[in-house]
Amino acid sequence: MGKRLIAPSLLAADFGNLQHDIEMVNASEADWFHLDIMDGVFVPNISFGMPVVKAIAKHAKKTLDVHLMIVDPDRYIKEFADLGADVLTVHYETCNHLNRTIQAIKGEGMKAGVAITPHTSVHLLEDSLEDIDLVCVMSVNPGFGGQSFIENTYNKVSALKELIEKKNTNTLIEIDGGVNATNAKRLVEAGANVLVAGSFVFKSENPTLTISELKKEIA
Ligand SMILES: O=C(CO)[C@@H](O)[C@H](O)COP(=O)(O)O
Repeated sequence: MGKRLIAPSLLAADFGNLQHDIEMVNASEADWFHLDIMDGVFVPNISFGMPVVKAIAKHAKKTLDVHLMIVDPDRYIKEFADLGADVLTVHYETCNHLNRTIQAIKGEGMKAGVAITPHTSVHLLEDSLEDIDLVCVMSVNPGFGGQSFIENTYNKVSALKELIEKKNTNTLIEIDGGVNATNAKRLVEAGANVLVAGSFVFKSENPTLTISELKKEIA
């Protein structure tokens, strides 16, 4: 069995009381922090930028998994490394020269992630898989938290898992969007390693308990 991790997405946290939510994740069974950077161009929403990432990094005691939903991400690779990102994920759809971008991320000492939107085929990543540390399979159209999980994601995860096995790489599969206790188990059974959960965690009555429940589902 491969790694099975939970990464709460701070997009759904209380930004008026962010430190409280960061401390909650620190003390919980969660494995990573997931940070969504949206530019209002690649996706129809703007989330938060460098000053907020810096503030989060100051308090977060777990892996910082930064997901760039921005055009021309190469411009900011060094800046995110300096801010403390451990995993930096760019979108396949925003990179003219994906291999160069992956090398630049690794050159800054981070793990390189590549995200694909629901429409993008996992097979488009086949020739770069050995260089990719993590593939983020978006299970909603990127831009907003709280959307419904797209069922075709299970097929994409199985197909990606097959490719990873064929290529014999250590690439992790991350699922992002609409993750909850109903789909978590089936996702890891299909081959997912990292489950990002925003609304399901932060909008619940007891986020710490919800994280524990998700961990149990994927154990
Ligand atoms: O990147 C995104 C949305 O574009 C996600 O990371 C969301 O933050 C996940 O939120 P939920 O769907 O779990 O509410």
